[in-house]
Amino acid sequence: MEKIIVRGGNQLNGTVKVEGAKNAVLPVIAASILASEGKSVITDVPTLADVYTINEVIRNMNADVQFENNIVTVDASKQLKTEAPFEYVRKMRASVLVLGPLLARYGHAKVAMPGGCAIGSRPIDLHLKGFEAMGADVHVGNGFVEANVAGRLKGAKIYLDVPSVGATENIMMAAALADGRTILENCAKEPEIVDLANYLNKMGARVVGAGTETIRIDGVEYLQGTEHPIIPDRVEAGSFMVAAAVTGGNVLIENAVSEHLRSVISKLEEMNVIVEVEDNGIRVIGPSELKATDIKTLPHPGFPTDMQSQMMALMLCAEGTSVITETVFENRFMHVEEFRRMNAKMKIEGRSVIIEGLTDLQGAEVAATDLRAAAALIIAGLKAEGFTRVTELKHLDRGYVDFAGKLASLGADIERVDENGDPVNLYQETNTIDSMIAK
Ligand SMILES: CC(=O)N[C@H]1[C@@H](OP(=O)(O)OP(=O)(O)OC[C@H]2O[C@@H](n3ccc(=O)[nH]c3=O)[C@H](O)[C@@H]2O)O[C@H](CO)[C@@H](O)[C@@H]1O
Ligand SMILES: C=C(OP(=O)(O)O)C(=O)O
Repeated sequence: MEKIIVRGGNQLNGTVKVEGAKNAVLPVIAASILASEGKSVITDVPTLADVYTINEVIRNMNADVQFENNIVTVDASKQLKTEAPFEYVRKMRASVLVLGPLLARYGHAKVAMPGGCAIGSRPIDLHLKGFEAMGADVHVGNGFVEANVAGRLKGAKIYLDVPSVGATENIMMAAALADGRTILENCAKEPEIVDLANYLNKMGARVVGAGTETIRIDGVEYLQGTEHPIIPDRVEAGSFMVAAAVTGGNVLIENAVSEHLRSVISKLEEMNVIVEVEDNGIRVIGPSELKATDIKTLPHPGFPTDMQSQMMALMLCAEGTSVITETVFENRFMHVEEFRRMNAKMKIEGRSVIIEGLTDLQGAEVAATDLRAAAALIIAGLKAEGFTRVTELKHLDRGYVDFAGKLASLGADIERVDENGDPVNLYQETNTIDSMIAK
């Protein structure tokens, strides 16, 4: 079993570059199958396990997909198969994002139902209600969701009960090829939604209002391939910001976009961290004493749930008591138990965790419970006394490119090893990266 071993105590200094965003590239690759003509050339694509998975999903449907030098090229002009089996959805829930494009283009889609996962039950009822409102007949059974429509989907007025990121994306993609106008209300406003809308518009779609709570989509008859760069990953950026802060270091996070990180920056500043926006990124300077604060996770532009566990690591090192309230996912505190193995003093009360600050963190063997927990435990390890060994790295590889290598380049004492203790560098051998999706 591979592990990341980190010895705490080193300060981080220098420059680190953020990759393209996982949560932007997955819907964009799913949307590429809407193009019945031409090739899509998607640039700034991170070499993540999830990217290999979504590529496999659409390759399995007959799309021609290449991935080299951070560029994904998709030719989906052939007749595609309209099914995505459980083997992919099991690895990555975002595989359900092919439902909308397939249904809109072919009038049929059959995708395995995603189960619950380590952070919550994560239903897709809002995606399905949206398709039904557009005239689809949706049937869930035998572990699959199957949707059919005779002819084209019809534009509709759809109100989302909660501003779901995935439902907004799936419905927006379906509506792009529907007959008539769709008005989507109470939608998610995340930067990744805006990136997807920009991509769709370059393909020939007519999407207006992405980034606000109402999106209007006027359906068109066909879409074509286009070129599109992926926006920088705000969660990877935020993770390095926290890592710099926890060690009292001084790090320039290149490519980080401050407008995407307003809530994170504001909380770091409340904790006494110095944050400077520079031309090419964000500089973070950790203080000698961090101050406690409280956080409530919310849909964008509120504090992102995907930064919750990393902030928990920072709060453990702050003077005073902090409280985190998780309102987006009902079960995103699995990492608390792992932090406790590192001597953290925390109490879970309903949807909140009370964190006693200035813990003497101790190195321990801990298991990543989800992808952000993996980063958070490594960040805590940067501060802990002695060695922290983090296992279950399959989660980390879904969302971070060479996290250990990038931290090492900033001065962390960290390495990734295999079961024999030999160093592993996933990013030097293409074969090894390919094998990530087999895990
Ligand atoms: C690939 C991707 O972009 N993943 C992100 C996306 O996940 P994802 O798109 O799955 O998250 P959603 O925004 O859909 O989920 C938010 C909340 O809505 C609920 N819900 C969602 C859909 C639905 O049909 N019914 C329903 O009740 C969920 O259970 C959850 O409690 O947004 C999350 C919230 O910012 C992030 O943590 C994930 O990193
Ligand atoms: C929860 C996350 O991703 P996903 O929705 O792909 O599981 C995440 O990126 O933290």
